[in-house]
Amino acid sequence: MPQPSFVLARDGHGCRGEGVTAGFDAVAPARAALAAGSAPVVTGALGFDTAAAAALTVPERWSHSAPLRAHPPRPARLLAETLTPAAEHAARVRAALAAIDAGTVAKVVLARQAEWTLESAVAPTDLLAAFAHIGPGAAIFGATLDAAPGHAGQWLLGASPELLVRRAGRTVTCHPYAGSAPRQADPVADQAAAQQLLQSSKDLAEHAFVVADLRTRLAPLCVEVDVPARPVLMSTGEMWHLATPIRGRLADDTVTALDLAALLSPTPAVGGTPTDAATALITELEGPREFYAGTVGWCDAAGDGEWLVSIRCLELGADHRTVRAWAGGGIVADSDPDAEVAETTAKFRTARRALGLDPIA
Ligand SMILES: C=C(O[C@H]1C=CC=C(C(=O)O)[C@@H]1O)C(=O)O
Repeated sequence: MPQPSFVLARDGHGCRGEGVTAGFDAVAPARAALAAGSAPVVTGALGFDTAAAAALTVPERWSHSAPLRAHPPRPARLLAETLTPAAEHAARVRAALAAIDAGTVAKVVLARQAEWTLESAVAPTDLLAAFAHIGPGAAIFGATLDAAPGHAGQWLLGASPELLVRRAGRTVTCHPYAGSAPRQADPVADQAAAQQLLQSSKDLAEHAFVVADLRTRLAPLCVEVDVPARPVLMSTGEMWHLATPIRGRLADDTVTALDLAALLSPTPAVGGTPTDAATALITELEGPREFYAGTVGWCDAAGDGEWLVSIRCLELGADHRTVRAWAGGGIVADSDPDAEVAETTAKFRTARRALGLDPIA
């Protein structure tokens, strides 16, 4: 089978691009190519920083309903590892709590960064198969980052549970996730953790910021927006989450899935509230996030498409041995620094498992 340049799949099926006929490092030329009919579809990733380079490509061949192979991860060995220390993350959380106290932000999502050097190279297609094997409750994705300057040969790969936006005709769907509890090995303790999450006022507040932001951004574009009053529980292999299915009907069908992705990303599920103050605080405390916490997806010439929030993912270096990954959590007034550290450790498990590495101790 020819190598893909883009894959997005759920339950083993999805869409796939092969080869690349054009690349764009910004949304505007990609949008123009779709509108002019010179690109039947655009695939790829937008970074967390909306001003940073994007990695968008026009595939040579494009297909829907492409089966995605699932395969257990092959055990790997680490040659080197760096990880934001727990104490440093806890100190950043305390700095965020001080900013919340001062009224600069109401919510901010902070992440730890890991860099892993593997003993042996791993092919992007094998990582996709590994994410597919371990990723129930998530959409599996892989996108070449070739089109972004300085990212030749690199890939963004992961298993994200969070749908940023899907557009099918005039119907817009978002499925924001925010508010988390690590899964437990014991089934009774696991159910108790889920029920506790559903009642947690800290997590419900953290979730509400995301829903409010999406409602505000969608309202001017839609003739109707349907937002359930309360979130529901969703799970991945590693985490319980609060999630809200949102549906809207576009007033203007020239607004494309790519337009919506660029407008909505980053939501307060990965940034914060207010957006600009939160992203400035993230940059100050963490430094650049690259493609983590951006969005990854596709948009066709009819304007339809699907974009995921780029979480539970990793950036694979051009040598296929160097890996960067991030895992974050939302900080609100009642957040506890130690619990936030534990949450990032649990969220790192998705990328670690796909790579065939043991969980972080
Ligand atoms: C920022 C991440 O998760 C987001 C999505 C779901 C739940 C989240 C939370 O509970 O903080 C985050 O908003 C991440 O996985 O790195």
